[in-house]
Amino acid sequence: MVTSTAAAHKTPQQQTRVLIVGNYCHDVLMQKDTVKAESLGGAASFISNVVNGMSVSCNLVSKVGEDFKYPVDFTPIVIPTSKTTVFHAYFDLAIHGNCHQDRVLKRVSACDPIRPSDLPDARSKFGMAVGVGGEILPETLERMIETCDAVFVDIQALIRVFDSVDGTVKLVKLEETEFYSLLPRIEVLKASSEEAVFMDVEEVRKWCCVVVTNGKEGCKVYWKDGELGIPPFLANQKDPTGAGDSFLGGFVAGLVQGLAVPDAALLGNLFGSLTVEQIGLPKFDSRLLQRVKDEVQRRKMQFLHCERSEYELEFLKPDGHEQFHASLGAAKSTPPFSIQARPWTPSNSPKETEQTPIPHYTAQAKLLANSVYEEPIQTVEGKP
Ligand SMILES: Nc1ncnc2c1ncn2[C@@H]1O[C@H](COP(=O)(O)OP(=O)(O)OP(=O)(O)O)[C@@H](O)[C@H]1O
Ligand SMILES: O[C@H]1[C@H](O)[C@@H](O)[C@H](O)[C@@H](O)[C@H]1O
Repeated sequence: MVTSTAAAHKTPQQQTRVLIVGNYCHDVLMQKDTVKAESLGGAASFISNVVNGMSVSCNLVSKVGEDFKYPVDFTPIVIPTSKTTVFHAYFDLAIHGNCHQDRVLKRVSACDPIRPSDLPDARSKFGMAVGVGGEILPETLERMIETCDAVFVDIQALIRVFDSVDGTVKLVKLEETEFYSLLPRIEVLKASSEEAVFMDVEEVRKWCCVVVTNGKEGCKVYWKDGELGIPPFLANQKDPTGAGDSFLGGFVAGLVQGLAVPDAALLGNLFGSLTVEQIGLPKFDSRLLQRVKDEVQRRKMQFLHCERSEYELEFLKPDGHEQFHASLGAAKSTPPFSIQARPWTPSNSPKETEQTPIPHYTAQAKLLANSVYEEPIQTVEGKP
């Protein structure tokens, strides 16, 4: 757990606020065995998109091959002998019922793991271990724990294994992994409801805060002495990819700026809901971002009088939490920010041409068929 002594080595000004560790990847969305869209992927890309959008300073460590094809804000380490990690997501193979799965994921190629020596020596305030393809090693997580005041971990970085023949992603129990003994030294473990069944939440919450996201239902925060459900925001889901990543980006951006855990989780829910409304890496409207930043600022001002260590998480729901939810919801739904009212049809969907440049972070989801929205990827809408 973070204590004020853990941060004693450097003043906050000398620290990178957020260190994001995880490989960028190429995401390919499949439907009926045809490629429907291609996009920059990897939790690191979704998270940095949100953290940057919220104007929180961050640094990112990621590895790719020479075939990496997207412009990004943080230059990755290029490994000449390795290929970029590639995932194929099959939404039509999704399994519903008891063993709910919103998509079947296949890791088609895997870049090198990130090693402790790849991490910066300088301390960071928040470290985020957010691998997607098995690139976070136990020793890498341990090094992050040593050099960051608080470490946030996405369980997908810890419990994924990959079929040796076709790369299908399977999950193993957290307690069977080498990461298990490190849990008492991390601050927050985030899991989706599908992943949460691979850990004993009642056991893990004794050591660190556990956040379980649950699609359109929002999320639930568990800590040693309590738990709290955090309400969602309405969304018109087109592609669930990266919702959990954007959630984590919003959650950490909120905490960095001094919000209490329940308020930061609302910010997470907001960015999760904005992400499912777009295919691939979302582009956030700059006016919407400004409104969200203004709301966060206003919220912070309400608590200036509270005596709280910068490094302590505040779990209890602060007064005015519901009002904060309403204000963020209003920011999201106020025209012209909302994109949910605009139905995509073949006639208004963007047409790709040879001349169309792919601007930085704006059109990184490359639609390969104009009809992609005729069969919206909405078979996945009903999350548990
Ligand atoms: N259909 C939706 N409507 C509103 N909010 C949503 C929806 N889907 C996701 N969210 C928001 O995003 C958060 C994360 O979503 P989810 O639980 O689906 O994550 P995930 O399964 O980890 O996603 P991924 O693995 O694709 O990144 C949710 O807690 C919720 O706040
Ligand atoms: O880009 C996506 C995204 O980061 C998802 O959260 C992850 O589950 C996938 O593996 C990845 O391809």
